[in-house]
Amino acid sequence: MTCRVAILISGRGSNMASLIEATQAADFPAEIALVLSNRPDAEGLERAKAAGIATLAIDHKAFPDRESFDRALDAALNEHDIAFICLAGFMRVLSDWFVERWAGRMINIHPSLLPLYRGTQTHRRALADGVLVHGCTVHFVVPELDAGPIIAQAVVPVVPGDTGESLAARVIVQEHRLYPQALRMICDGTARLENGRVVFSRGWNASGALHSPG
Ligand SMILES: Nc1nc2c(c(=O)[nH]1)N[C@@H](CN(C=O)c1ccc(C(=O)N[C@@H](CCC(=O)O)C(=O)O)cc1)CN2
Ligand SMILES: NCC(=O)N[C@@H]1O[C@H](COP(=O)([O-])[O-])[C@@H](O)[C@H]1O
Repeated sequence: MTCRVAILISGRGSNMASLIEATQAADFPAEIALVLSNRPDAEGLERAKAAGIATLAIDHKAFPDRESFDRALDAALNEHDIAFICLAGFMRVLSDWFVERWAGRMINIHPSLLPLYRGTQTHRRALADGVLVHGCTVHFVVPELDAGPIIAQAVVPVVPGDTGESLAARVIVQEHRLYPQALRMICDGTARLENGRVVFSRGWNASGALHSPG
């Protein structure tokens, strides 16, 4: 059964593009049915239109508060019969009401090795701390920001002379590989949420490492 997915963006949309490309594969257990942005000028909307995907912009600035924006978001997702949400550079903190409504059916990619560097400016903060490895994480979304159960992670080295830009460029390559892998594992049941933790079947995890459970 193919899962109807919406991708929520706020800007460039390169992770959105990697998800759209991956779901073109005949055996991919999900289809991208909608790309939705809280910013009408988001570059990613044009990329989605060019890929033949339905798009929608709902400007958060047009709403008096966070929850009324989230209710409009929810209504639009239901109108498009969406079953699953991928946040991809979606820069709005979602209300508890919305997150609980989509619990276990909404994931996000974050540019750090969570739980390190929750929030924003992750690459600059990692460099400031002098860490030698960094990376990205795909996780289920819970009300507490960037605190949801982890589905997949990818690691990159921090090399001498790295800037926020050079580190971001190294991490985004891994994001584009990891997010489609994580979505496939959730939609084909290889990875599932159980009692607030992600459990894997068939002994694999999305970081490509074979781990022998137990
Ligand atoms: N309830 C949750 N909402 C969201 C989560 C989450 O885990 N729980 N993940 C984020 C994504 N994200 C980090 O990955 C993130 C997005 C936005 C912000 C933020 O501070 N946003 C500001 C506005 C910034 C702007 O509009 O440019 C805000 O919403 O006031 C931090 C982290 C998605 N939502
Ligand atoms: N806090 C969320 C966050 O920082 N997400 C990050 O925003 C970028 C969006 O790029 P994209 O629009 O090209 O996919 C990505 O690096 C993603 O990890």
